[in-house]
Amino acid sequence: MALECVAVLGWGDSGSSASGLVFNGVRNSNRTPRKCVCRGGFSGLSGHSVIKSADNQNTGKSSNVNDVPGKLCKDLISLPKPLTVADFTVTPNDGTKVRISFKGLPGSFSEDAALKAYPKCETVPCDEFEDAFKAVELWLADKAVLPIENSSSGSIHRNYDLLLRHRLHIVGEVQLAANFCLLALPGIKADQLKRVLSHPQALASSDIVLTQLGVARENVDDTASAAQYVASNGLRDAGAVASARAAEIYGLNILADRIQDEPDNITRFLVLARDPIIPRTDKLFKTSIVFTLDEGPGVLFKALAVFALREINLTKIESRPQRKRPLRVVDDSNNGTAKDTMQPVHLNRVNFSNVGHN
Ligand SMILES: O=C(O)C(=O)C[C@]1(C(=O)O)C=C[C@@H](O)C=C1
Repeated sequence: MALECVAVLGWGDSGSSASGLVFNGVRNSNRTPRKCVCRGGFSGLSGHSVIKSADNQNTGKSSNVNDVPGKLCKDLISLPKPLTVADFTVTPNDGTKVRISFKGLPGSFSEDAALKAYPKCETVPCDEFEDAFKAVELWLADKAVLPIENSSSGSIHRNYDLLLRHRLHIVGEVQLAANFCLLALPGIKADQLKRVLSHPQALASSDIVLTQLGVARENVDDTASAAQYVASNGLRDAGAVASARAAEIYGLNILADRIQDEPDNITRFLVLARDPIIPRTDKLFKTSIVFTLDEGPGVLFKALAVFALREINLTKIESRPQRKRPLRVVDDSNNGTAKDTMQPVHLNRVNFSNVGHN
């Protein structure tokens, strides 16, 4: 049986920190995001005293919900706050819903991806990617849904590295076509905007429209944080690039829809769980492998030959640096040969994690 594969490779020493991953591919033709209602919130944590306020952590700027008109202010306060590492001492709730951790605020595309994978889930907003991993490891969430690759900006390396450091298994993936909208406070027109806030990927993908508007761009942690920041600060000169759902949640108007340069701006998200799934034999499965290689000519070629000789299609190769190893030093003769300052390294670990697909 042919398998699609994604390979993520790295080299390094033996020990617990593997330096690379190999993923086999899963095909998912359904690229249209479901229209979802925000179900954000993790009841076991709401109101917990150590939860960081969503108002100022994602932008690094202070914000004041008191600046916002009554109803909106009340709505913002009632929204679930993202998890921080400090929250992980809280007992998880015992609800029957699947709890899915994601990075960002309610209304982010990551939450859309979680709801696309599990339409009835309870989403668990987290401050950082690592918090989303920890939420699953500490049983505060059942699964995490995290972006790994975008069709225009490429790999999300932070999550590759976190996959290597954490013990979660890849149990699925979801592909989401993000529809970027330009949002602003009600009554504000596009030509009044002087700056636009969003996740860097969303800003880069909306380059044509933002250039036409001649606005300054400001990076924030996720698209929903941008919408929340504009709304909670009552900013009349600032817009946000975010989803239509974020507009609804934070009380903003949609000035322009589908402002992405490429009509198909696809982000691939991984679904991570504490336990692996048992691959079925009647369907194609995507498999991810992590391994390191010995130093030497052709080692990568030989490793990849293992797949080629079995007609296994690699869909992605990713190489990550080995933090504990210095870079190889080119010798003084400057003839392009490398002085190997490292001890030979040995194949460290080969991981197969099977990814089911729908
Ligand atoms: O900012 C968000 O809404 C996210 O979910 C994050 C993210 C990303 O990490 O790339 C996900 C998909 C969108 O294309 C843009 C941003």
